[in-house]
Amino acid sequence: MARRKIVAGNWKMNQTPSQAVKLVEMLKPLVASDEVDVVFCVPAIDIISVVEACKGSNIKVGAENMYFEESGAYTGEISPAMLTDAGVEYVVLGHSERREYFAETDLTVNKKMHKAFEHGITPIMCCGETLEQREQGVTMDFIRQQVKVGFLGITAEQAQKAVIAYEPIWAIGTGKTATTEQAEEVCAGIRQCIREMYDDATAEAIRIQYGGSVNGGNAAELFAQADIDGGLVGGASLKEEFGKIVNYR
Ligand SMILES: O=C[C@H](O)COP(=O)(O)O
Repeated sequence: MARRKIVAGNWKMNQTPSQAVKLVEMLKPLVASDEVDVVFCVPAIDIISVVEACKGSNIKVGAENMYFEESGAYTGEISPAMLTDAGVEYVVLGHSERREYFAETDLTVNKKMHKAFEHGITPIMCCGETLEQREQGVTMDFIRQQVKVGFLGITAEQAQKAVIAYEPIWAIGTGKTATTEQAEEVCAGIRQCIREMYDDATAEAIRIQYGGSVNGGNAAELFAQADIDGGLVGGASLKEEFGKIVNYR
């Protein structure tokens, strides 16, 4: 069975709640699609107003992070139950910016993966190498490690519902997209890693996105690759261009 494409916008730390509603209203008609799953991953403070603004549309709402405890004395954190109660269906986990600036590790990402599944939230687990790692030729070793630890203890049934986003760090926000061949090579390698960890059915079901300077001009070629099931889009998800990316065909 062909995998359904999934295109997610990661707004990062952009858009106040009132700006967020205006952006949703602008994008709503442009991202309408029967063929592609569309997700807006938005800052926590925007979630409630974005869920409301997306009602009646094809857009699903995601968070950009969450904590792995149920509740308690964790000042500043957001729990999985808070997200589901607010209408969130997806969560970005282990984005390289969270790993770099907020000390996320493969192990914390793994704990969050478990919590997401417990609460019925679909994780979009990010992985990707630095430029230095690419130049040293250790890209695939590094990413296999991120995937292996991220999915520790996750069942095949859960893994089949997960999304992995391959984002080479050197391509994020730089305008420097990985070539189609580079992106497909790593996404195929991730699928092979999942095949070795689980089985063929899981490898065929899991969706793998590419992220890193995806735009209206390169989306069609990237998403046409056998192992690229859509994109995780930063900068271009805040513009009209996102409609072109969703409707890339
Ligand atoms: O999560 C999205 C990525 O970090 C890509 O960001 P970008 O599209 O601005 O390069």
